[in-house]
Amino acid sequence: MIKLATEPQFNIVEIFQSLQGEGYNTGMDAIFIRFGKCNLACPWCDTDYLSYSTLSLSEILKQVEALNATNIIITGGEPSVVPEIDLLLKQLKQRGYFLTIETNGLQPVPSEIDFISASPKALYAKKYHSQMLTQADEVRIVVDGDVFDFCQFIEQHLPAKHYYLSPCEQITVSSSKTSSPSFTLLETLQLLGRLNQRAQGQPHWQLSLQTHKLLGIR
Ligand SMILES: C[S@@+](CC[C@H](N)C(=O)[O-])C[C@H]1O[C@@H](n2cnc3c(N)ncnc32)[C@H](O)[C@@H]1O
Ligand SMILES: Nc1nc2[nH]cc(C(=O)O)c2c(=O)[nH]1
Ligand code: SF4
Ligand SMILES: [Mg+2]
Repeated sequence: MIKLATEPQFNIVEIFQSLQGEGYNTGMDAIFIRFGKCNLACPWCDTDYLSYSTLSLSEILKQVEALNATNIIITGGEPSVVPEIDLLLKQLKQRGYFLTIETNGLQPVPSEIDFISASPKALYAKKYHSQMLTQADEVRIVVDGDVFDFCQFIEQHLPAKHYYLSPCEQITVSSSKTSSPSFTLLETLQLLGRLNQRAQGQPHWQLSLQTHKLLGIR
């Protein structure tokens, strides 16, 4: 393939097709484009976002078009900090894809995005300030401790249509293929109870599971 010298290049961990495993769009058939690098370093992060290769814009389009879905999930790593990502998103939009993004919500996201899934991180609560994302379609907070106060902070600063708590998958020492993932499910249910028993007028919180992990798919 002839590469134009000016063609934008992107750090890509993987491009694959699966079902959206989490949140409001659970079950949606989608192509995942996972970018390398992140502006946070969550200790329990389930993604090796530093193992990437560099692909040109046209190489990405070729891989995407070889798959068979009309929805694209832009993820990472942290896609909101990818330089020139808007050039790729414009090309995808022109081809008619519905674009959703998975973001930690520290930064605004490009205007080409149709649906924003924000997962702000309680561990980095102090980093959420005036520069942060100001609205989302859904918020999913990972329960890695008592995140009750952080949930209330996010309700006030990040208006969204849907609010979810997601159990944290614990990193286990054993990598045995037979062991199933372990999640903070009980803590998550207890927090849902506390959030949803507040006075009327507060957002209602729901459970979001990483259903792809329960199924053993990507
Ligand atoms: C790998 S992140 C990439 C996108 C973005 N950096 C973010 O954090 O939203 C994709 C999703 O996986 C979630 N996630 C990552 N590790 C997890 C874990 N151990 N347990 C539960 N959710 C996890 C994140 O909270 C986010 O919703
Ligand atoms: N099936 C599936 N659904 C997902 N939703 C968000 C994911 C992500 O890692 O961003 C993810 C993922 O890695 N797999
Ligand atoms: S912000 Fe997302 S990609 Fe980055 S370390 Fe945290 S979970 Fe992983
Ligand atoms: Mg994932």
